[in-house]
Amino acid sequence: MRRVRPLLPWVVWGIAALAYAIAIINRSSLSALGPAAQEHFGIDATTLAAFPVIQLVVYAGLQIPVGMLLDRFGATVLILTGGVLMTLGQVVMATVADVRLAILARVLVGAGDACIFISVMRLLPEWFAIRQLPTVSQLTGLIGQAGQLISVVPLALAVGTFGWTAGFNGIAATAFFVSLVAFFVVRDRPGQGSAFERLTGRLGRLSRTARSLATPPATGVVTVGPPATEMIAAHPIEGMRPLRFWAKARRLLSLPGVRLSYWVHFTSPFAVNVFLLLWGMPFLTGGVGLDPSAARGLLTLTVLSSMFAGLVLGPLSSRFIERRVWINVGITLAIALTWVAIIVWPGPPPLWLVIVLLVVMPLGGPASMIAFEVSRSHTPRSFIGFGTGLINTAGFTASLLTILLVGLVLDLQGAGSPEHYSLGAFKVAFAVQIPFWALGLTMIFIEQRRTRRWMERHGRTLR
Ligand SMILES: N[C@@H](Cc1c[nH]cn1)C(=O)NCC(=O)O
Repeated sequence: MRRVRPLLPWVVWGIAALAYAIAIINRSSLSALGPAAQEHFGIDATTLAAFPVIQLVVYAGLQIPVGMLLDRFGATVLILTGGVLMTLGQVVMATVADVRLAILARVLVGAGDACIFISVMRLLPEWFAIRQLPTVSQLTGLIGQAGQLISVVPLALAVGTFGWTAGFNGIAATAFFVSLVAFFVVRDRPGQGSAFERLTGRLGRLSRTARSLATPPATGVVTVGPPATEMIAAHPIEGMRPLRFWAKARRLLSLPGVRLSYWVHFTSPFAVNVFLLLWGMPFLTGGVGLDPSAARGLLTLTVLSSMFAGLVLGPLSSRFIERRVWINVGITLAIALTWVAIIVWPGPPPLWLVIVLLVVMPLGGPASMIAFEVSRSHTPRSFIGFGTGLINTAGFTASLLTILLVGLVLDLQGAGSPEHYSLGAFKVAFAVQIPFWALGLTMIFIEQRRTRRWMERHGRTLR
């Protein structure tokens, strides 16, 4: 039984969540600095748009490899690796004048960012009881969103006041500092030392006494089916060869619950990602006709709405565990319907409808965290890094494809640059989201039924 010792799990989680907030600051550090970046590197809008796309490709492409490394080396090592890569990336960003090196900098930032979120998610089940996980996961997302807020206004102000080099070196220094704290504080699981303790070979008293917090001892991993109720504690068994990539992927994807979580993550977050990563500002200014400062102010709404939803959705999905997928589906439908209303509205949408969009659309971020809850209920523990990485690629693949398709459809209409933007062209372009929702929702319905049947067959229930 777990002995109550509340502080250490929260301290470990707090620093890990802070590292995630730093990752989000790094990820979105160019979002409010588009014009400054164009001026600094002397680039056009197309080259500027390549920055978030390349970063997202690197991020999404590394999710599964990072997940595999996570299962092998543990969350602490990956969080530190991510911190170092982002620090390097931002130092390069701060100091180079050549746009090709700046793109390399974004690759480093994307790679570092890719290491953080799934590592933080991997720590949670080691440190918290199952019933706490939905809430702590949502709190993690919420802290990440705070990072988004910082990258919008304070970072733009810092770069405006102190200049490009000092601003980006400042982000690098923050990432480095948080990584340094993580080096001393973050531990993969109760009873294991921090990276510092493991390097020096001396396990401190705090780490030793935290052993009592650990979950029950490991059982067979690779050969047992996944639990529906809680994860199998499964540190690799001596002498057992770990499964290779395809074997792991096949094993995981043969489980309907894992496929269900993939589609849950695919369907809910892409609309808000597309909006915040690239097309939101152009749509609000070049399409709806708002002035840039009003548009920036309205964009802040998205972050606040997402943070609020994070607070509510954790307890809700933990209380209604059997209905958590339907909570996600309800939110996705609300997002899709709001977008359809904007698209079919004759002429410019009224401000209230734009505000509804900016409040409803970000709910997709916290709603997508439900995918990780579903995945945790169905993934054997020794695969959990791989599984989390796989699930996390879903929403980001959908986001990336939609970002590219919106740009393509704008181009096809001859409305691909700010001087040619028009509301009509944006409405057609944003309609590319509809097939993504249709595909995702259909697959959720299919896999939800398969998962229910699978659980009945195996006599499993959700707890
Ligand atoms: N859906 C997001 C997380 C989120 C939580 N609240 C708002 N957004 C997600 O999957 N994040 C992965 C990442 O790396 O940020």
